Amino acid sequence: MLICDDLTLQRGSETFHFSLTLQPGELLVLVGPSGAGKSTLLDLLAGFATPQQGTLSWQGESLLALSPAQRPFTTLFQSDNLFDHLTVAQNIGLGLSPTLRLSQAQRQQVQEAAARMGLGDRLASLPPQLSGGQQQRVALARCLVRQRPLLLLDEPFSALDPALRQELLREIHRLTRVEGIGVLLISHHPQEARDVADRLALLEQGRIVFCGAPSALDAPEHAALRRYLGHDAD
Ligand SMILES: Nc1ncnc2c1ncn2[C@@H]1O[C@H](COP(=O)(O)OP(=O)(O)OP(=O)(O)O)[C@@H](O)[C@H]1O
Repeated sequence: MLICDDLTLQRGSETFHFSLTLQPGELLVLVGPSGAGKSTLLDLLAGFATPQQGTLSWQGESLLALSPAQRPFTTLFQSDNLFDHLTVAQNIGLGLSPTLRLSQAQRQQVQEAAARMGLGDRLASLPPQLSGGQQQRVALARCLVRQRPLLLLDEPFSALDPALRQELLREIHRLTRVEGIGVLLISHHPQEARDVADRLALLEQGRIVFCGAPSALDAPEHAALRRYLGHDAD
């Protein structure tokens, strides 16, 4: 299990305090108003920001002294995930080796990851020849070949249309169930994520102020959830 306990960061005049857990195979959706600290939380987990206090551990081992590359996460951002001049196979292969000198076994891994993402016949294509949804699938396939147990997704589907977002969300859900990958997904579309999420966490002003069943979105009683969803607006 991933355990983050009072991970604290002072950034400018703002202070962030985060506590959360994530189980292998669990899909936790993170929502909150712009500026609440969602990306900052991912930065702290992945090791791109250094906390002033608190603890962070995975399967009982502290992660705080580890570099981002040594941590059990793969991170996928909203856009700019692919190199347009490299083929799909090469873009996926970068997850295994930055020099793209791949062994036969690694080339096999690339093909398998592409096939799992429905890209088996697009290995020689360049990203600009693919749809936006297919491009994000390539980026996901690159995450898969890294074989890390935890996936951090910073709104990777927000530029896509709703039907494609749904399709990729279902894909992520399948990864948690079939591969046992723990996923932390930032979303600006909580209702869309509702059906696939195991838990929902709401951030407000640098803290997780609600964490519970996604069905809480249906008839929110928690004041912060009501604020976030605009239920108390005139
Ligand atoms: N590298 C940084 N240095 C200083 N302040 C930062 C840095 N990155 C983010 N911030 C500030 O931290 C706060 C939280 O930003 P963050 O990007 O984590 O929010 P967010 O919830 O992900 O927002 P959004 O939904 O708009 O992406 C903001 O006020 C932002 O200006």
